[in-house]
Amino acid sequence: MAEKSFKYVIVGGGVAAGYAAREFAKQGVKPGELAIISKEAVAPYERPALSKAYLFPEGKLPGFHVCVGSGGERLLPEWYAEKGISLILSTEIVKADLASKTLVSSAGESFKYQTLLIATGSTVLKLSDFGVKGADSKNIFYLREIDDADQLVEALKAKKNGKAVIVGGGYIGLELSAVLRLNNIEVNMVYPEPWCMPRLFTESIAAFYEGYYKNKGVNIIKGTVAVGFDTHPNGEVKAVKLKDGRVLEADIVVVGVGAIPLTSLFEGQVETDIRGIKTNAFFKTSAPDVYAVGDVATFPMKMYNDVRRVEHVDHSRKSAEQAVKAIYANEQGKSIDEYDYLPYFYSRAFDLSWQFYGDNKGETVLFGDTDPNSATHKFGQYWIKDGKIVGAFLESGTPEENKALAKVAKVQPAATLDQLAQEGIGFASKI
Ligand SMILES: NC(=O)c1ccc[n+]([C@@H]2O[C@H](COP(=O)([O-])OP(=O)(O)OC[C@H]3O[C@@H](n4cnc5c(N)ncnc54)[C@H](O)[C@@H]3O)[C@@H](O)[C@H]2O)c1
Repeated sequence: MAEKSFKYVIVGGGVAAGYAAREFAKQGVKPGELAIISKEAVAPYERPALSKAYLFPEGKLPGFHVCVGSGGERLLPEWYAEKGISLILSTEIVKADLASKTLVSSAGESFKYQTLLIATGSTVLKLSDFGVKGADSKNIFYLREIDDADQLVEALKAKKNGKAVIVGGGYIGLELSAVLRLNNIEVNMVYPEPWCMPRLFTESIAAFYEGYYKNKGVNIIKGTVAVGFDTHPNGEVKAVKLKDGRVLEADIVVVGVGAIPLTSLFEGQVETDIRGIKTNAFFKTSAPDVYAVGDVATFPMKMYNDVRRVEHVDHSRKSAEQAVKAIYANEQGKSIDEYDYLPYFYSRAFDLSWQFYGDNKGETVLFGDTDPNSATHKFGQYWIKDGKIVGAFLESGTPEENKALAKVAKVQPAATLDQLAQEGIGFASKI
């Protein structure tokens, strides 16, 4: 089969690929030089909406476009065509040979590159990965790609006023429980930990969200896991069996039990670290002319003198931009600043919205109103290490307060509570 050759190839077609393409265009990529190879059938798009406003069959998300960017700068397929960037869609790369700089697709096509950007992202963990049998029934949903969201929307239309079991208490669990509840679905949410989102929330923060969700009619079942299913004769799940013996009726099951980075194509060919592809502060891997960004990349977190891997859209965008800048700087014999990333995570559910900057390590100081029954729902938390604030969380912040939050968590130099009070940074005074 014919071989295609490009100066630059991005493998993977998620958010990182889209923002990398945008940066390539800014740096002056010439027509014909760049290709994105993606197994998805559509151009890179913003995933965050998929677990939120996209999931209303009545169309509560007017103006959603399958693209990255927004407003005047939408990277729709015609944008790639105008720039002469090849979007090679519905194409799965099944073999990568970094020594000969060749990628091979499942259809046997070969792609040669001079410089490769790995943006393969993550894939969801399935209940079958935990040894649960029958976890591939057609009314069990996972959410990663737009096709998954479309299937869930169809199920919401078909199972109006039905019952759902949400398995998992992380991002997907919390966002999907809210969306399904707002779709008038009866929701049971099940997770093994003593409180939700334990990788970020402290028990106090989680207590607010659990109380709030309960008030909205979400039934939370903690400390247990799904171990099996009862099914209808047509193979659809009718109930979820829990380890503690309970059986929960379900028309829809949504599973959000984590994700794993897609690194296997490159196994043995690049150095790895904490389950990702090891990169430096410019997202360069150990292989010649190969960069890796987004969920798959581990990178030195200068701020914390540590190595991290981050599964969040903000880092996908920023790491992609950094890598492309580094590729051009390298070609031009120039240097650029090291990646100096302040972790940023956010989520929205019901009429709540939180933001978090920094690191959730150290002593905690909670402020504001954490009573889920009160009218304000405005509270926050600092994480303090060696007397300095290293992490800052805020629920229901105004745009100005959210901006101040980033400033609080910037640890070089980190602020102390006294300094914040002196600078008059709003919510510090509420402690
Ligand atoms: N707002 C956001 O940033 C956002 C929104 C949606 C998805 N995402 C990303 O999507 C990916 C997947 O999200 P996720 O929610 O699946 O992962 P997650 O890591 O946020 O949460 C996984 C959760 O799975 C649960 N779990 C683990 N084993 C289980 C088991 N055997 N049975 C039941 N529950 C179990 C736990 O409650 C755990 O908290 C992540 O990378 C996440 O960062 C991010």
